[in-house]
Amino acid sequence: MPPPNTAASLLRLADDQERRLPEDARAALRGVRMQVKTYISELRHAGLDWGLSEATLWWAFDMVSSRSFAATAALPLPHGTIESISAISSPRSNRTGNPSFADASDAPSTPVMLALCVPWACLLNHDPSPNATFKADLGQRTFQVMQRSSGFSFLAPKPLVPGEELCISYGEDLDNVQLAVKYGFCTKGNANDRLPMPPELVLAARGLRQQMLFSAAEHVADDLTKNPADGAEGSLQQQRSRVFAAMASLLDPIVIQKGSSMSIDGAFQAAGASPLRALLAWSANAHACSIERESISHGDDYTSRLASIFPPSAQLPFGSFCVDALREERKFMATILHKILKMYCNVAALWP
Ligand SMILES: C[S@@+](CC[C@H](N)C(=O)[O-])C[C@H]1O[C@@H](n2cnc3c(N)ncnc32)[C@H](O)[C@@H]1O
Repeated sequence: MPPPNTAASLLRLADDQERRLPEDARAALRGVRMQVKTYISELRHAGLDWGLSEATLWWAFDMVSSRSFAATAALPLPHGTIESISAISSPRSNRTGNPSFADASDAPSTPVMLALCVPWACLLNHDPSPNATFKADLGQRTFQVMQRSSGFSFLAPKPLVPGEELCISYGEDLDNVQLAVKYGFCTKGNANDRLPMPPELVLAARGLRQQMLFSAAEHVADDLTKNPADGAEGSLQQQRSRVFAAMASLLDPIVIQKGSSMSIDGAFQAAGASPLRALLAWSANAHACSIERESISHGDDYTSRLASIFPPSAQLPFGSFCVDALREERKFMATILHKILKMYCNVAALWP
């Protein structure tokens, strides 16, 4: 396990870096921090904190949370129970994504969420298209990692190339905010990502005609795969995921609070209350935010990647790499969304 001065998540992100996080990520981070504070005070109250310092308890939470596997089980476990478990991850509704810990005082039939620590399996990195999967048998106390069947062929697993890294999925529905807050990294072209919108734009987006929107998104996806834009490296599949994730921001929006810095009240009014113009103004504004950072590549360890990009002497505030990667992904999505909206205008012959 990494020593106590390291961290996996954004839990202990410095204040100046936290201010640079997108607003919804800050809110998610606040949620996790509140949860950790509650856990720590409960531990102290129950005298189970072993006299450890506040900083050590935060580090311990960080390590367990980012390295454990979550399983639900009814206590006591029947002999031989096989549980399907999730890699460390969280339900989508819970943006904090932290498993609660088994409480022995729970009634025997009440399902509880267990945090399983599996020392070697906690070395497995996340891949949105993983080549490995896992299964736990809580009754037998076994945990198996298996090669994942490829494509439609369940009988013919994809052969592993010697030396190929085994990766699992930490959760198929995790967006970049959840990944960043909980694990300290995010992935390019995350199909679960959404751009959060102020409520007045959600209304504007509802007025768009879905068929024309899909058609515009198809045009942009074709265009992007033929002429990749700056920062668009990645597989064709990743490019398409980004386009449709950007579009899904309009159809399945994350609504941010009114009055936040992302609200475009002014732009909306200046745009003469035309919903489409307001959406265009907002997406242009969102992708104009400046990012000057090396792009993130998945697969290797966050800490060692940091060390390879920045010389050891560089005093890089913890988490800044992830904050930048998250902002860069958001910026790229906003750029794509802007293209989709412009294409929509062409399709609908509405744009002057
Ligand atoms: C369960 S551990 C995986 C093992 C870890 N790489 C190690 O060396 O100990 C989770 C941590 O691994 C890193 N990680 C896992 N998947 C990653 C990915 N796809 N890209 C970047 N970092 C990743 C993150 O630092 C995350 O908090």
